[in-house]
Amino acid sequence: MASFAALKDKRRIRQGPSFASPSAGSSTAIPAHQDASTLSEPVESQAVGSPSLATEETKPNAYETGLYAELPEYLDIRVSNTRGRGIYVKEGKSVNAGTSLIKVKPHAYSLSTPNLDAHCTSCLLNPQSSLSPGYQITQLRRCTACLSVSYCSVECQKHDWKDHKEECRVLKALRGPGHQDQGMPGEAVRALGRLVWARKRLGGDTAWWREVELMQSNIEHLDHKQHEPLAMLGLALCRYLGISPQDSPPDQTARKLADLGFSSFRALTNFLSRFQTNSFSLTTPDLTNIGVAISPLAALISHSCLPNAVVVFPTGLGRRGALEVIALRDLQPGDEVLTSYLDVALPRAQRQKELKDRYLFDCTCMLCARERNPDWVDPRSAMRCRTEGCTGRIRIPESGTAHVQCNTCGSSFAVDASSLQQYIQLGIGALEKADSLQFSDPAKARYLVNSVLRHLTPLARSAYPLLSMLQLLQQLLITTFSVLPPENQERDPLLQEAAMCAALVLAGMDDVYPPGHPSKGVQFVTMAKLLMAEISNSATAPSPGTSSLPADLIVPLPTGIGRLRMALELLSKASKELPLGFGKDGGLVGKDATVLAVGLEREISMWNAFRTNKQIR
Ligand SMILES: C[S@@+](CC[C@H](N)C(=O)[O-])C[C@H]1O[C@@H](n2cnc3c(N)ncnc32)[C@H](O)[C@@H]1O
Repeated sequence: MASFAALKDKRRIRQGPSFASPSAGSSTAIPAHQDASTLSEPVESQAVGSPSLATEETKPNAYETGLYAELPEYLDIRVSNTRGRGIYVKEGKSVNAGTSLIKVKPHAYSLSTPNLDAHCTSCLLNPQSSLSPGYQITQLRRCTACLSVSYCSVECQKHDWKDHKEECRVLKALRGPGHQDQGMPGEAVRALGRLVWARKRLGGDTAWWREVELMQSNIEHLDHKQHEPLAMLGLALCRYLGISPQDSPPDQTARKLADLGFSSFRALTNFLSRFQTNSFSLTTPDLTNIGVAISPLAALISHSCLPNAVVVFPTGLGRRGALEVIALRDLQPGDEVLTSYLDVALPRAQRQKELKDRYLFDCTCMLCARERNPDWVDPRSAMRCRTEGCTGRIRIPESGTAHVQCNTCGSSFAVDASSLQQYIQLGIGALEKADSLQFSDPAKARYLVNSVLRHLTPLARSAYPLLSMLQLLQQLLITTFSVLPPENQERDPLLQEAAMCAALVLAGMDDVYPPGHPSKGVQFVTMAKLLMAEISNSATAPSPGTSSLPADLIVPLPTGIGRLRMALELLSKASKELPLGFGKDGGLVGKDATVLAVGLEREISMWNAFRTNKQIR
């Protein structure tokens, strides 16, 4: 039945990379009383280089002629007083949900170090990526020169060679004698290296490089503390590029910098600040965060915690695909295209802090503004009603022992808010630690999550950090059971727990992710695969006593044919959602879901036929 290899190494997409920008892992909330499709950001925009929108409309790619060639004719670049440049739907044009608004090859991208062995450096697929014909890869082979990057085929290696050539020389040297202690530079340094070498190859006087130069730099606004990581990154990049200012005379350093297109260290730092402000999380077709990418065109898009578009890589990169910006809902004339730069499953305070620290702005989006409405209960920081069967959510009191009332069923009960707030903080700490341990020590990561989870059960499934912990736990359980042989007795309970986590995650996601968000489609498929996995004995949900999940989180799941029917239902939901979040066909995950559904339908009809035959006899 379903293979779990593809799920095994999946990394939770709670956060972007160290230098991340608009990310597919981001999401938004649909408050119960308001449909996201009716929401749009206020637009106080003005045409670039033009006093009136009318003039702008007649000028495609208004900024400078010849730039942003991939911007479709129905979109415009405009400037707003508060957000700088952004991308808008032209007057007189509209766009349907699921439209691929932008399809562009990133200027550069790089896998994070733990993923170098697991994914093809060119197309991003891993040997278990997908069942889709044309996208099946059987193995990865390392580049025989540098032994650092891997490819799925000669075609992918050839495709990447122009970008890998210089990198290959440097990575090979780093592996040589005397360099053992230096280690592999991080993905940001390697992506920057690719960008710098490509500039050298293509020339500084090209539209390609001009787009890089025009990316927004926030360097002028950084304080002393914020300069530090940039200085560290600058040093690491210089080392990687073979510039060692401390060991060379200044004129030699200046010559080397100039040779790479930088007139001074300040110019280099500015370049790094642009990268910091504009880079994206690189994700696989199923949204696993695996590195960093840079696309000056896609980076023009402003942020909203209530996005109307997402950045995805539906079929990988290289020869197989491109970065795509997909409209999550119908867009009207004049609408600004907005993605989220972070995971909007985070509560407002965390989102505001992250955006301020990394992008230096105070978010005034409608979701952030709604927090001030005393009647609104944010599903990210809510408790669930204790009344059996009630789905009401209740705002968590700040402190003390408080009496709260459910707005849905009217029942009231006492809450030890101080303890709950303490457990939430404990949970956030445990989540961060478990996140960092998920690959190196998954058993410890699981222990950490489990030790706090039982204290967080009063929270709504959508609340932070409960939802994130359940997502991480699901992944850790998949990682653990998928390496066990079928006869291992621990396998079935772990599989069951993973399926229950998947159900809880789906329930929580519904409150914080808008319809069509690709994360939900991917989660539908994940849960379907978990239900389809072979269970050696006719397992039911483990009883509270045998599960490491707290009793409140035990979800009854069907067995036998009921289980398969549930899986089919999830795949059918996925096939409706995925084309919205990944565009046409739903990307590779959509194709995977179709293949799985066909197999499952066949299996269910065989089962039905077998049962009918038995009855006839
Ligand atoms: C990736 S860039 C977006 C493109 C940029 N506006 C430009 O002109 O090139 C990110 C920067 O845009 C600005 N920005 C994006 N979204 C914003 C928002 N919702 N409110 C205020 N500023 C925003 C911030 O200055 C942020 O550092």
